[in-house]
Amino acid sequence: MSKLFRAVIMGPPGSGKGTISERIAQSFGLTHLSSGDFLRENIAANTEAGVLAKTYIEKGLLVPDHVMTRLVLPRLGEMTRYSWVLDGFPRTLIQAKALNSSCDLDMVISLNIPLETLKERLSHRWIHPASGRVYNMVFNPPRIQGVDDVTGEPLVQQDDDRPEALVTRLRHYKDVAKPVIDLYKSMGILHTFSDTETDQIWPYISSLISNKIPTVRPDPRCTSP
Ligand SMILES: Nc1ncnc2c1ncn2[C@@H]1O[C@H](COP(=O)(O)OP(=O)(O)OP(=O)(O)O)[C@@H](O)[C@H]1O
Ligand SMILES: Nc1nc2c(ncn2[C@H]2C[C@H](O)[C@@H](COP(=O)(O)OP(=O)(O)O)O2)c(=O)[nH]1
Repeated sequence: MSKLFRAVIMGPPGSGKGTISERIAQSFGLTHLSSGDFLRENIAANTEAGVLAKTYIEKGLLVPDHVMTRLVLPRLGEMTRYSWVLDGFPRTLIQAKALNSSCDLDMVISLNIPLETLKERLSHRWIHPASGRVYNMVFNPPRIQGVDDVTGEPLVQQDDDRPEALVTRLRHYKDVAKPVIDLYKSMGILHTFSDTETDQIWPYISSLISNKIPTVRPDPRCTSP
């Protein structure tokens, strides 16, 4: 790769950030960085930030900005020689400004998915809590029902993914994300994708990234659904 490439992916819960980030990572050889994974690692390791973050996550709240920036920015600092796609951060304007002052982003991908689609998807989402691996009982089911492919441990459904909880989460996402989206729009790096299916959106994202990093050929095995 001739030049480093840095992208952020934004979207409401269930919009496909994790799924699309993984495809980007596999197709273009980028590293997928996820704020949720950073948090889970810190919680598992009982770090000071992890212990604090857990109290917020358990209540369904966002982790405070100063905790998140202190957690995420040093990790990005370790990635100066790598291209990456960042999923789950920034979520607030304060986080976005902190990110801007620590690195130059090439692209922000914003996923705009209808509410009914999000509700449907999340009702089928099961996760492996220890690793954060995400399954969908319809779209990408585990090999054995109810069980994580890698560890064989049981999968769980998050309370947050219930349709009643989703409407509140979505409203909250929109309020908090709007100024972040406006900021990236004003910087001229925002690309918004609207559809009900990841497989429909993916070719557009793939060709957009190919144009930005023409020396990297997408892996053909990952471009078709
Ligand atoms: N950038 C962030 N700022 C504040 N809190 C965050 C941030 N990223 C993650 N969190 C906290 O960690 C929790 C888990 O994050 P993660 O992104 O894995 O899942 P999520 O919120 O269920 O999102 P989604 O449903 O969009 O995948 C969030 O609910 C939130 O409490
Ligand atoms: N039916 C269907 N399900 C999809 C599609 N894209 C992703 N999914 C699934 C995978 C997950 O179970 C769920 C949410 O996706 P995700 O990648 O975890 O989203 P996000 O919360 O990281 O934004 O929806 C899709 O295009 N169709």
